Order: sequence, then structure tokens, then C-alpha cells
Amino acid sequence: MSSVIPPGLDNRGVLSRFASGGDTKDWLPYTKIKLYTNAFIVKDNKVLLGFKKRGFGKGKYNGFGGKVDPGETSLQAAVRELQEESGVTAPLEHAGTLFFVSEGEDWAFEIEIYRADSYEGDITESDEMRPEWFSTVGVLDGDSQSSTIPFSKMWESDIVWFPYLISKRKFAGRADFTREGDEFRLHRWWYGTVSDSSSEQ
Ligand SMILES: CNc1ncnc2c1ncn2[C@@H]1O[C@H](COP(=O)(O)OP(=O)(O)OP(=O)(O)O)[C@@H](O)[C@H]1O
Repeated sequence: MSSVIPPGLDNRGVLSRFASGGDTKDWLPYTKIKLYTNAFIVKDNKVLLGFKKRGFGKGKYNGFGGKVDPGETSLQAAVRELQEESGVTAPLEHAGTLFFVSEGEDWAFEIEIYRADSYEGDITESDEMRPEWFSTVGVLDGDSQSSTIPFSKMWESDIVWFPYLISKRKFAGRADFTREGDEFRLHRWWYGTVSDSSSEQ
């Protein structure tokens, strides 16, 4: 287990590791960073996920999000993407950051993760996402494996940071994936809690 903070998580405030592992060889290289968002509604012990029907991550459950457009803040993009993909607007708050590098790509995803406890509007299926609620029971007791959240149909690293998202403990992490055909395999990861407000987005 390495306590050395990986490249890409600089300027994130003071990070305290809560999980790390995988291959201890070098982190994958990247030359560019693309900004993305990912937003979750957490309400009445349930979390709203979307089943991605097309594009990157097709066939997986995830929060609602996408690219940050030029001239937009990540918060503005998160609100827009949530609305476009699920039909609702929500008072999103920054919950964490995921730095994601994949073998075979020279760019990294910097994903700003947001959450809200409430929303307005009607949850609506879009061309991209089919929304569905899942119980969060179990996630906070360190028993994520037995929860009904479909972690086996999500990005492999999600189970590591989900308890932090649900319990509003700000986190930042990096997950590197290798490729086996169309499949992504978690290769190396490092996550920490953020204890410095200078990391606000
Ligand atoms: C370990 N890796 C990962 N873990 C968790 N979530 C991940 C992720 N890698 C990408 N994501 C999310 O997947 C969506 C892709 O968005 P994507 O559909 O490509 O973007 P956008 O809607 O702008 O595209 P189009 O407008 O269709 O071109 C976006 O929410 C992004 O945050």
C-alpha cells in the first residue's frame, strides 16, 4: 500500500489515504486532461443511478454526467448534464474527484463528482440514460458487497468511493485501467479523503 499521492491529484488539498492497491509499477502516462462531471441524487436511503444506453461506459450504471464545455464551470456542466440525462435539476454540491487513466489513451479523465439530497422535476429516461433508484442500505456499514447497488455492472473502482459519496466525506482518487479488448480492468488505485477546503470546485 503506497501512501505517496499519485500524479494528477496535486492541488487537491490535504489528502489522507483510505484505499490503495493493484499493480505497484508506474502509474500510466497521459499528456492531456479532459474535464468531466458525474452527479448523483441521494435521497431517502436511495441513490439515483442511470443505465448508460450508448457511448462511453455503455451497459454500465453510473451517475449522470459528461464533458465540461468551454466556458462552463464543472458545477454548471454537472447541472446541465443531470438535467439533459435524467430530466431533473438539483442543488449539486461537490463530493469528490476521480482521476481516471486508461491504457491506450494519452489523455486522462478528471471527473468532478457531485451529489444532492433533493431534486426538482420529473425523473425521465433520456436517449443516453435509463434512471433507476437503488437502496444505499449496507453501503455505510462497510457492507457494500451485500447492498443492492449494482456494483458488478458499474466501473470497478466505484465500490471504493461510494461510501464516501453517500456519507458526504469529500474524497479524491485515481484509478488506472488496462484494456482487454472492450473490457476495462482496474490496474492500480489510490483514494484519500480531502481535509482542506482549498480543493473546492
Ligand atoms: C473509472 N472511470 C470512470 N468511473 C466513473 N465514471 C466515469 C468513468 N469514466 C467516465 N465516467 C463517466 O462517464 C460519463 C461519460 O460521459 P460521455 O457520455 O462520454 O460524455 P457526454 O455526455 O458529454 O458525451 P456526448 O455528449 O454523448 O458526446 C461521464 O459521466 C463520466 O463522468
